[in-house]
Amino acid sequence: MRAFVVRARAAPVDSQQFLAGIGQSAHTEILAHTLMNTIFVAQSHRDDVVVYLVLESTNDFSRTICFRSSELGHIGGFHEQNLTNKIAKALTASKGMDKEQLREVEAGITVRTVSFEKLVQELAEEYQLYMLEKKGTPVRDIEFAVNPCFLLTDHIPMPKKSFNSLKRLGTQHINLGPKMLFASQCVVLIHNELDMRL
Ligand SMILES: C[S@@+](CC[C@H](N)C(=O)[O-])C[C@H]1O[C@@H](n2cnc3c(N)ncnc32)[C@H](O)[C@@H]1O
Repeated sequence: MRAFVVRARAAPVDSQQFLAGIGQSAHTEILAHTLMNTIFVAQSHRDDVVVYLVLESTNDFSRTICFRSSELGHIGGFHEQNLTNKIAKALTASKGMDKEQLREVEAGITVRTVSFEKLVQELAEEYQLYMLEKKGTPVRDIEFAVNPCFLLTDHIPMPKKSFNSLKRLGTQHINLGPKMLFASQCVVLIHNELDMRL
C-alpha cells in the first residue's frame, strides 16, 4: 500500500471557508490537485493508495480526511470542483465532532478529528515514513520499504518542532530534485519512481 499525508496548515476545517479559500491565500485547491494526482491515472484510478488530508486551520480540532482508493465508489470525476466538493462534504460531516472521533462520509471516505502528530504515530506502526524535503536524500538513492508513507505540506513548511517527533519515528527524508515543486507534482514523481521499480 502507498500512503500519502498532506499536512495543510492553511486549510480551514469549516467547509464554506474551505471552499472560499480556493485561489486565495489558503490555497485550498492544493488539496484537490494532490488528491487527483495520488489517486487517478488516465481512464482509471490506482487501487493501492490511501490519502490523508490533514486540515489544520481550526478553532477546535484538526480534521483528517482519508480517501481509500480501493473502496471509493463512483466519485463523479477528477475535476477540481468535484474533488473540493468531496473535501467540503467531509468537513460538513465532521461538524461538532469531539476529539479523535471518526465518521464515515461515503464509500472510501472518512473524516477524523485527529492531529497530524497522532496520525503519523499511528501510521509509523504500519508504514515506513518518508518526508518530502529539499534537503533529503536523492530519491534514486532510496530503497523503498514495501509500505511507504509520504509526508508533504501545503505552501507552509513543516514546523521545526515536528522534525524531532518525526525523527523519533524513523522518518527518512527524500529530495525529488533541485526545483521546489507543488505537493501535487511531488506525488506524481513518487508514484512514477515506485512504478518504475515494480
Ligand atoms: C510547495 S512545497 C512547500 C513549500 C514550502 N514553502 C516549503 O518551503 O517547504 C509542497 C511540498 O512539496 C515538497 N517538495 C517540493 N519540492 C520538493 C523537492 N524538490 N524535493 C522534495 N520535496 C519537495 C515540500 O517539502 C512540501 O512538502
